[in-house]
Amino acid sequence: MKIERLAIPDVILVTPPRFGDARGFFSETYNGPRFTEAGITIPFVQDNQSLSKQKGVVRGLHCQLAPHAQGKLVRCTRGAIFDVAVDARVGSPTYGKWVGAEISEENWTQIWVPPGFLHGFQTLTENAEVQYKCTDVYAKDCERAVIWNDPEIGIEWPLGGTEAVLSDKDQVAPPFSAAHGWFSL
Ligand SMILES: Cc1cn([C@H]2C[C@H](O)[C@@H](COP(=O)(O)OP(=O)(O)O[C@H]3O[C@@H](C)C(=O)[C@@H](O)[C@H]3O)O2)c(=O)[nH]c1=O
Repeated sequence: MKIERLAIPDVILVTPPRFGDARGFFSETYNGPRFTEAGITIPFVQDNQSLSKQKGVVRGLHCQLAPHAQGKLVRCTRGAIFDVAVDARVGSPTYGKWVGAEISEENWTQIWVPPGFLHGFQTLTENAEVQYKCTDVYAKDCERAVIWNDPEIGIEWPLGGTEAVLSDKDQVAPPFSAAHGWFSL
């Protein structure tokens, strides 16, 4: 299993092997002890799946506050996405910084987004299917969003930072300045 830490080292890329044969492939997409060894130690309690039909859909930037803060282990099982984590932990040396990675059906990479980070992604293909494990359950009252293209964060979205297919909620999300104090280290 390949493990890489990104420029914000709490954000981890994990690529489990795929064993191919004439039938197709087999892959352990999650293995508790192995992922714990890789640094992903919080137990998961919810699995999610989304389908974005169009290329250029952006979902995010999202998080949940305590007592339902979520870490997310994200993978793309159809198509490709550019996945992003933004450090929102006041007191962190990388507060307000972002990291991103392309994850796809093809590269089979998963990204670990710890609690205290905003999470979002841009679809790079049509029919992008994303599956992710969460360390806490959905709690509507704890949900928060930040606008995807806030220049203060400056995410370099591969398809550009001006146009995106967004949910109504994400279109009116506040700037990153609203997130000050949501999390601390
Ligand atoms: C996130 C979530 C949504 N829902 C419902 C609420 C709503 O009716 C519908 C669609 O929700 P949303 O528009 O928030 O879905 P979406 O924009 O895909 O939200 C997701 O975005 C990515 C980037 C994340 O990181 C996730 O944690 C989550 O916030 O699904 C649940 O029932 N459970 C959940 O865990």
